[in-house]
Amino acid sequence: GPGQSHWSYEDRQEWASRYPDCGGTMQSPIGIDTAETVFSPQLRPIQLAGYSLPSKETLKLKNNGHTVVLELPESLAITSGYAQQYRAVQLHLHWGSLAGPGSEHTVNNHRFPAEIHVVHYNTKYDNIEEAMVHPDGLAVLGAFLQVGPRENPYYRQILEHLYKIQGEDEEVFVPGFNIAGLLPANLNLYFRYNGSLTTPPCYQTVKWTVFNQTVQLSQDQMSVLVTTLRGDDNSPLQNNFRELQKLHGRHVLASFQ
Ligand SMILES: NS(=O)(=O)c1c(F)c(F)c(SCCc2ccc(C(=O)O)cc2)c(F)c1NC1CCCCCCC1
Ligand SMILES: [Zn+2]
Repeated sequence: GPGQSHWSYEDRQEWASRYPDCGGTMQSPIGIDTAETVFSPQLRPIQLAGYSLPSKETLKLKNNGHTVVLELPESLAITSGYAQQYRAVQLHLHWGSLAGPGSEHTVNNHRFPAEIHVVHYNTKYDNIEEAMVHPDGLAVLGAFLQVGPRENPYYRQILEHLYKIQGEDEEVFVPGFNIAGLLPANLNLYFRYNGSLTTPPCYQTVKWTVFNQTVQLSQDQMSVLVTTLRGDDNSPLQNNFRELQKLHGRHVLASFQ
């Protein structure tokens, strides 16, 4: 990853002093107020290609002390919904604890239990390190996780390995599966806005897609997500979400009315 990150969610008020972009005017996450979103018919349905990976392919699943990251092959691509083509780099999650929710974005002041981010880079750049310093460099697909009546077989492919990587910097290889199963079935309904990475260096180079439809996990699965991992000095890795950032005049677009 991009060098060691000697920051934590506890010292987030200090981020801007060491990473100037963290104090910028196009920061993420934001609170989405559906009364203020602008319907934009030119926002086409998101289409994904190559997201269904054979089980013989193995993917690295890592506890990096801030979240759990599943590294993704560049063969996964967003083929519609953005002006340019973007290819996958990694996906990771943000969550709360047994005491409360931990999504990064909110909708009408509602915070969801958790949120998935699938990070992609613009293929006009050679790699993510180059892409992430350009305004059109990154596309992150975000979706909210909620508790429902049934176990989610796609999240099971990640959650069943978490006990093996409880400690910071521990990693394990997991078999490929259909990564699209981690996202909502309906990829037509989404919010779009220009924002940033929600972690230092907070580069303001992310074209965010936040899906309107949520993904459902069982209560047991959500409990595994919020209780298994450990971060710095073995403390529970929980509430790994950044506080809401001001819009500074930005408009949130919606692909639906
Ligand atoms: N919501 S987000 O997309 O901004 C985001 C977070 F909020 C994140 F919290 C994270 S994890 C923190 C950054 C980090 C730390 C260590 C390592 C490592 O040891 O490999 C890697 C990364 C995290 F990895 C990401 N996404 C990364 C941002 C880091 C720089 C670009 C790499 C892919 C996207
Ligand atoms: Zn994230």
